[in-house]
Amino acid sequence: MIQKTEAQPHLGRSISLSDLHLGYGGRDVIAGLSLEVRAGEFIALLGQSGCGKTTILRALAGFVPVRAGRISVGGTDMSRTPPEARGMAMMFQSYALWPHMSVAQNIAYGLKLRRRPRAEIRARVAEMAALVGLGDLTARKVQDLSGGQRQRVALARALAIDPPVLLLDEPLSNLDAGIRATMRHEIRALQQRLGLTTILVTHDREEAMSMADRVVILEQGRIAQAGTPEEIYHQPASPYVARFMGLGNRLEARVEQGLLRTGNGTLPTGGLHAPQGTPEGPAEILFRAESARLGPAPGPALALSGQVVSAFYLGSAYRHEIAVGDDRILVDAPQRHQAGTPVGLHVPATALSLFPARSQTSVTGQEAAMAAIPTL
Ligand SMILES: Nc1ncnc2c1ncn2[C@@H]1O[C@H](COP(=O)(O)OP(=O)(O)OP(=O)(O)O)[C@@H](O)[C@H]1O
Repeated sequence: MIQKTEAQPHLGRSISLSDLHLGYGGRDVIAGLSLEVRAGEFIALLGQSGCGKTTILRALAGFVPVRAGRISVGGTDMSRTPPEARGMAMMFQSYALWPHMSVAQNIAYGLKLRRRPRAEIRARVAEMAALVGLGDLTARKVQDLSGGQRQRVALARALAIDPPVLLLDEPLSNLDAGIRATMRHEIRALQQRLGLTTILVTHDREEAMSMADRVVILEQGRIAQAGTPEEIYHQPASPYVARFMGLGNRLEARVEQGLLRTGNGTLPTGGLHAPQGTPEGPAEILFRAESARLGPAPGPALALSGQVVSAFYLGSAYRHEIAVGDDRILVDAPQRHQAGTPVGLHVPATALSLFPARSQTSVTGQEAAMAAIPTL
């Protein structure tokens, strides 16, 4: 457990990214990204592999040059400031610890580089080790620690330099599920207590939602949506965000005079989430497997009929693949329904997101299944 110590809260600095262009060789990976981060705010950058999350983080730390645009921290332009003068701490997926050095030596590393006096380093190491719950292990070599303990050393080393900004690059992905959940909670608690401005890069939506004040979803180097975890989860701004947030079921639809028609069901469009307006004509609807029901649903709902194709056990429910005409959708239910069983299913209107039809390739069954499976 991370300990409560006398560490004084100090407010982190605000960060302003304006019209930022970053890239490698002849290619811009980030082309015109703007984002305002409040002092003390925790932001999660979430997106598919290769969308540019780490590039943004490395540019903030000063390891990737800014091609155009600006990075300001606390109102000061840092776009051309060398990494060591930015005062930012970065924690990597690999932790980048020195295995043959002790816990204390690793925590002291950044302070030594900054040529702080010996007595100050000793006191700071003790304070940081206690802060992350490693007060008894300062003499132990890092190679003799568990994964979770190494992660704490990396956190203590990052915090030791008293950074106004903490950058976290997938810091929990090497930990097993149980300790990952604990560390999420502990890092968040520590960040709030110290008032650190924090940017987390992750591809795990549950991690992003459970830790951050605001989640920024990136799509090919651009912001697809930025909002609170609740906004992103319940009000996705585009089909990309919807699918990324687990609305893995997609059905083609038509809207005619305020009525949605899809598969073999119809529903007034009134209560639907339609962030791009209610289109007349071809449309698509998206929803989660866990928000559909085999059987009746309270309130207005899209009623569909289909046949069970297969079912598999998730622990919390049975996930069923249902054939609705030529479409395949996934629906959770508390009991298993056998393959071949005809079923009536309902999707509450409030669980449906409606978008104008797009020209992109449609989601394959496998993609839908992957997107719809919750992070367990
Ligand atoms: N040093 C580099 N030289 C050239 N291209 C690079 C370099 N680093 C990253 N890229 C490319 O830039 C793009 C964005 O990479 P980045 O690491 O920022 O993505 P990411 O969203 O963090 O991905 P992941 O989740 O897989 O870590 C990718 O296409 C990647 O191949």
